Amino acid sequence: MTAPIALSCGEPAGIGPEIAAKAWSAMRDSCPFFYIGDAAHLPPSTPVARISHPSEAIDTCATALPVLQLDFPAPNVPGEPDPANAPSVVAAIEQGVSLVQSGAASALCTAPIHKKALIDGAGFGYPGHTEFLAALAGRDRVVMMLASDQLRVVPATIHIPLSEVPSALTPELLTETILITAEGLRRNFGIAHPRIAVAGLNPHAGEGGKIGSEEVDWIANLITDLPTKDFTVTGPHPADTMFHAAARVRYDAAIAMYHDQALIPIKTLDFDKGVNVTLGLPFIRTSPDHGTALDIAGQGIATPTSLIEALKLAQRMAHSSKLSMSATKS
Ligand SMILES: NC(=O)C1=CN([C@@H]2O[C@H](COP(=O)(O)OP(=O)(O)OC[C@H]3O[C@@H](n4cnc5c(N)ncnc54)[C@H](O)[C@@H]3O)[C@@H](O)[C@H]2O)C=CC1
Ligand SMILES: NCC(=O)COP(=O)(O)O
Repeated sequence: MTAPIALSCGEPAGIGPEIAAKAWSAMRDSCPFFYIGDAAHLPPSTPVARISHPSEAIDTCATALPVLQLDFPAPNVPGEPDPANAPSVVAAIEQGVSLVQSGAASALCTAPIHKKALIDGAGFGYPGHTEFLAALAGRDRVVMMLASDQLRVVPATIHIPLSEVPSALTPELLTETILITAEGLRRNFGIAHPRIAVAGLNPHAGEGGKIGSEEVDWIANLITDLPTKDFTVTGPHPADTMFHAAARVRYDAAIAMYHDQALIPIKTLDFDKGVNVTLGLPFIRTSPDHGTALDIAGQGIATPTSLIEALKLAQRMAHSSKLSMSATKS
């Protein structure tokens, strides 16, 4: 039997507890997962089963949301992150990682964190889960992919100011991003020969050097010269014409140069079903595509669909990784 999925609570003052409870209600018969966080922060009507080990989630999930209890120091006020709780938010992620690394959990799914609240309350030294998980796993480079049925997209640079993008975008970063993405498409999405399309940095991909020089200086040559035995890479493509329906069928994933170039198209196309996946980690990690939504926390109106898709994708990825491990052994 596949181990259950660990769901870290994220910022409890956001919509994490509510969508966790709603996802459990929708998936209780099909996708065992357990919540790492404080049961007292969940909506009061949520049936809860406190567990002492992830394996207990398999049997309890049908009747109650399994909770691996982490006592937070402060009660939860929806919409108002309490700095006292910030270290426990980080501890929930760390516990999830340790359980997935030990094999007690098959995958980690993370509910959204409020980055500023963690920096202010816990001195969190990372711009997001992606970089924190890479550090915990001892990986120098991982890749953030946002995936839905309509589009997969990867920002080469992630949470940095726009003014820093041109200098952060190096040939080494772009090469590793393309290679990790190709491997992730093969391993996690079952695409034998992935097709990757790379966006330009500048308007019209630089218009032949007339509107920015990065494309002619190095991006085009890097794409042409990249050894691609088992994948195809094209570009640099003008980013403004890469995301309409006819363009999207030509590739399996688009590499964008910066955060909003990647996330605006997918959140416009599929905000309710987009999933954030970290590629290049030694374990499976998914997350909903949205954030903490403090503005609607505690109102009962949050949509759990992106979290449900994130849990389903984690389950599929865990299943296929188990199958490939048993094929390797036999
Ligand atoms: N994986 C993670 O931990 C992520 C964390 N964040 C963090 O979340 C915080 C808030 O970010 P924002 O930019 O405001 O984005 P957001 O996604 O939290 O909210 C944007 C808008 O979408 C709505 N919304 C979001 N999720 C919803 C849902 N499930 N159902 C109904 N409405 C929903 C919100 O009410 C808000 O109006 C920031 O600190 C950001 O860094 C953002 C994205 C991912
Ligand atoms: N905009 C995407 C996002 O903020 C997710 O970041 P991470 O916490 O998954 O690194």
